[in-house]
Amino acid sequence: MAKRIEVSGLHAYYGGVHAIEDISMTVEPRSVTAFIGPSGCGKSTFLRTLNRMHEVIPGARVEGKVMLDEEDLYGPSVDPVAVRRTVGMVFQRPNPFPTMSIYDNVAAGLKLNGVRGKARLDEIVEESLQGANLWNEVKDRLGKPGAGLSGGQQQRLCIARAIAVRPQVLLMDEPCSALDPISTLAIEDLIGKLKNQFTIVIVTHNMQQAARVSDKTAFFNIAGTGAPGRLIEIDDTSKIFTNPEQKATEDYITGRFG
Ligand SMILES: Nc1ncnc2c1ncn2[C@@H]1O[C@H](COP(=O)(O)OP(=O)(O)OP(=O)(O)O)[C@@H](O)[C@H]1O
Repeated sequence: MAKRIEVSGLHAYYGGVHAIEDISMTVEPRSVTAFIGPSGCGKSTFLRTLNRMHEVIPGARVEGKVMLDEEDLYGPSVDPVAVRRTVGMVFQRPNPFPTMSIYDNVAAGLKLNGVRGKARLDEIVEESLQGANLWNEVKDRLGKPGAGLSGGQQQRLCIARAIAVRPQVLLMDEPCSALDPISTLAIEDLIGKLKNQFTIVIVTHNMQQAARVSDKTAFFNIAGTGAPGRLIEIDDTSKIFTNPEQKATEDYITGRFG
């Protein structure tokens, strides 16, 4: 079940460094939202506040509110580990568990969540690998190490691992930046398919990619070195790329800076 994300007045800090300032936005369920903006404007930091991974860094903290439908992710009784199960994440570099087989990479999270029984595990592993468009390529070598796959296959394995535990939101931090163009297209196709089930947020430096895969685009910027990143505007992707409200957005997407 995809959920709506509603962020209000969000600030994030690394110790004394104010990394992002006063961000508010809504991300609709079953849609893809792309975060774009120059390096250091806080896209990844903001992404990590959406599943409580920011605070894993010593000294890092968050102010403000993130609602997932009715649930306040920073509420006092909320378990951050449970949040990370509900809000899955795929990273820039494919990071399958290196010593585990393809099968176990996908099954590991399920086992942790208490899913038992070989038949049930087999079923979800197949379903997740199908969902990640990887099944046909690996079905005859499920017992082989995940690390033996190509980069693009490894990234799809990581997506299969993320969707196996049935998250409601999928966060992707530059998921294609380490991949060749063919693997990139495979992941982009997959994102188009996954959005029927999940709420997806993707950080990307590739503006064509944002234009290809997302329904909404959010542009972030910084006023200068050391200043916190801010959300400049979020709108329909077609509008951001043809007729943005803010001059800074236009300058960025037309390549005048960044
Ligand atoms: N672990 C950290 N400790 C201290 N400061 C950090 C840490 N990670 C990021 N920052 C700072 O927070 C700010 C935002 O960084 P962040 O990585 O979120 O930006 P970004 O827009 O994702 O950049 P990029 O596009 O280069 O990945 C930067 O000034 C960065 O130096």
